[in-house]
Amino acid sequence: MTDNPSGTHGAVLKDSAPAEGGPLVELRGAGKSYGNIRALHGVDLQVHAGRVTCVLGDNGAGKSTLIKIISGLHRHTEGDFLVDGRPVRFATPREALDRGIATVYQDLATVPLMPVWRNFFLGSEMTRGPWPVRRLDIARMKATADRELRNMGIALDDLEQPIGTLSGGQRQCVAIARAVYFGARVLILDEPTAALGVKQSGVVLKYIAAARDRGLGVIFITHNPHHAYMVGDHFSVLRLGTLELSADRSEIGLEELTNHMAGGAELAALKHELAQVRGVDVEELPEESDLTAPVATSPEGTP
Ligand SMILES: Nc1ncnc2c1ncn2[C@@H]1O[C@H](COP(=O)(O)OP(=O)(O)OP(=O)(O)O)[C@@H](O)[C@H]1O
Repeated sequence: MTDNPSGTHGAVLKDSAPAEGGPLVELRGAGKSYGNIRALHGVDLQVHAGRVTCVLGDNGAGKSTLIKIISGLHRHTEGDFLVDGRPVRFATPREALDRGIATVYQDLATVPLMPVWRNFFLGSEMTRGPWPVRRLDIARMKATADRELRNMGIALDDLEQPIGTLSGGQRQCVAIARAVYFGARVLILDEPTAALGVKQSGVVLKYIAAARDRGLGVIFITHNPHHAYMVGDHFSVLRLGTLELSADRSEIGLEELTNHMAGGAELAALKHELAQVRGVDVEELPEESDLTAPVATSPEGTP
């Protein structure tokens, strides 16, 4: 954080200094049940400063539930949740934010018709002058938004343009820069590349790396092992609410991660079905990680 921003997002508790080298956020055997439904069970997760922890999983794996616990929307019902080494149980997202845990949701909470700079400060506006003649400090907000976006390497031609006119990727980048400016130490990104094309995804991944390089602990939720592997330092794969894999980058390659994500056995079954549909031998199909690739055909075009 470069300034001391006034407003609701700036506060980071004074007692929130992490133990030297310890995780900023940690789940130990954590879980969550919604009534009879056990959405998450026995999950261990550590988030360190300057590292990207990727949480992967298929639909219903428990990713949203995990985010909601860490961001203060839901309380865990089993295990421990620690921030800076101390057990916590947030009552509201505000409490998580006060501890420097910021969440950027896929459906960004922006006002599309408002300028970029205005959205940057939404809910945390800078003001000048004493009450009752206090006014919005527009010049300072514009200059600060401009500087902060540039600091993150985000080049926008015109901060006056409505944020709704930016691409989805650009909006994600603005949200990341905003969280960094308002003092986030832990940044949770909820599927930031899910709705984006290849190029825009690349841009967002670049700013995830930029946030990591600024010392934030990043939790990157994604379905996409390729995106995860481009920036991830650690990979946690959830399946049906439990942790199926937890591995550092040095311990796992992209192909193995993809297999875990897709479920090796399920893919093998799919491959057999696909071979039947195409009327070819299973061995003629490409590797598990690339079932969409065309099958090699003879020069005449007959399989
Ligand atoms: N409020 C709720 N009440 C009851 N069950 C819930 C609730 N929220 C989630 N669940 C259940 O918990 C399980 C995990 O859901 P969750 O939304 O955390 O998964 P997810 O990995 O985020 O999935 P997706 O990628 O589809 O969003 C699912 O079986 C889901 O139906």
